[in-house]
Amino acid sequence: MHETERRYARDYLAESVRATEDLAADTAAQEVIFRVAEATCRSLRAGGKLLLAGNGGSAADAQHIATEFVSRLMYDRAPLAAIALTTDTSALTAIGNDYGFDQVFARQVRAIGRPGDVFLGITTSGRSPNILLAAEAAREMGLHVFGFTGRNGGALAERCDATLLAPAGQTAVVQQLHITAAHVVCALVERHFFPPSAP
Ligand SMILES: O=C(CO)[C@@H](O)[C@H](O)[C@H](O)[C@H](O)COP(=O)(O)O
Ligand SMILES: [Zn+2]
Repeated sequence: MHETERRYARDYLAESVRATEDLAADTAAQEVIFRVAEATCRSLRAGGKLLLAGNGGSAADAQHIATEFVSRLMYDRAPLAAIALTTDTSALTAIGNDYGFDQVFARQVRAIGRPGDVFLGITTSGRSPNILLAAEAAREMGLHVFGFTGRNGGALAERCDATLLAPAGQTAVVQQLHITAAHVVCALVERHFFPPSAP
């Protein structure tokens, strides 16, 4: 590997560490993590669920997190209700084809969202139209609406009850902070319902 590439890799890793440290020191971001976790706990206790959506890498994050609720994160326990709106290719292609790509998440929210559920939209730019419309649909339907975005929140922030503004510039690093924050949310909910036994 050439020295320029080695330097790129070192700089990228250093930037990732800096961004994660900034998140760890960001009390506003942590408040959003707590609010998402508390809203999700309330919703699950009442028989509701967590809905997640995102595009590209954030679609993968939505699926990753939904799976950890349904399967497990830190330890064995009963399943928790969460669903990523990014996984049903028939729904995505039919809605995209018949109503437009902007509607792919909003229509699913309208179909399966119920008042008291939680919607988490993940968009690094805060501007993806399909996430903005899904947040609007979720709000209209009485869901709790949260966003994970980059530094400035984009247009999503004004559509959400609270928005985590990841303290990073590059899209890829923003995504790394989102998955870190989402792991914390999932761990808090898991610990709430299934407190780890004392040693
Ligand atoms: O994973 C990456 C970049 O790291 C890409 O796939 C990225 O997610 C896509 O370009 C998305 O379409 C970006 O959308 P958004 O985060 O601005 O809503
Ligand atoms: Zn990526």
